[in-house]
Amino acid sequence: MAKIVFEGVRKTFGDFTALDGIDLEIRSGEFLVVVGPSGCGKSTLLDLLGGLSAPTAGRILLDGKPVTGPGLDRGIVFQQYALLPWRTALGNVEFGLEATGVPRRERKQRAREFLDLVGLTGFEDRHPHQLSGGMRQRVAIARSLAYDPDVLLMDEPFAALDAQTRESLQDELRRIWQRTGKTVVFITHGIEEAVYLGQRVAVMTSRPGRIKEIVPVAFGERPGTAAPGTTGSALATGPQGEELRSSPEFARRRHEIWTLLHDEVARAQQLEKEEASV
Ligand SMILES: Nc1ncnc2c1ncn2[C@@H]1O[C@H](COP(=O)(O)OP(=O)(O)OP(=O)(O)O)[C@@H](O)[C@H]1O
Repeated sequence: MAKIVFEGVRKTFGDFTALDGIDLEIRSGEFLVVVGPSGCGKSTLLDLLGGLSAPTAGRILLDGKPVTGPGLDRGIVFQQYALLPWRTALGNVEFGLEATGVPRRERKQRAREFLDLVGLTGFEDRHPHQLSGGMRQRVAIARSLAYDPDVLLMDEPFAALDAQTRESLQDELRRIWQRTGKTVVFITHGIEEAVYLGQRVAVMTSRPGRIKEIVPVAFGERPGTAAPGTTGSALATGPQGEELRSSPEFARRRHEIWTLLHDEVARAQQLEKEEASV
């Protein structure tokens, strides 16, 4: 059974249709990346899945049950860190556990483990203003992972970071995903990021947002979780980092997604021009 199912999902704001006819199935443990032109409804899609808003039509199923609101089965990481400034790194991760009823001592222990997982051992007692942007985002990721949600929803989590920090966090996330088996839905503007991280990349159309095409990518699989349609070297746990990014197969996938996206961006710009001239 699919972990997540979108069935004929539409979302309107007044008479503006942000999303229409979204049908999408995401397998348990899959890493799905969503790309699309600016304003095509990517965040709206994630908000619906997070239960932060409700579809106007259609439904979203999680483990076969309709999503009716937020829940601890889904962790959300946004572009902005959303950390509590008065709490330490450890305190911020513990905060994520307070709602789950984990006893205090166990909370502390678990928060330490997750800070370690994201490479922040030694920084437990720092406050957010004493941490770099990349470190703050690591804390946010640790916080979302600590209460062990099945699904991780990530809305451009690395967009505000410099290129080097972004690449190292991409590697960390890949490693965490491979290790924990979470289902990840990840939104980005970055084609390279999408190809590097995703098993499949869903490309959206501009206004109203629909799924235009789903491209199987899958570099660096977890064993036994290959996306349908994936072949050859893409199945190997294979190269990472720069070696992978500079491989011909990576370039081919990046170009494929770039072409799909380029057409949509051009269409969105044309629509904007037409509206402005009315
Ligand atoms: N609460 C709201 N009320 C009215 N319109 C909204 C609301 N939320 C989003 N929209 C509109 O819906 C469309 C989709 O927005 P959304 O933020 O989901 O796009 P996006 O693809 O995430 O954009 P970006 O890539 O720029 O972050 C946009 O045109 C936006 O203005």
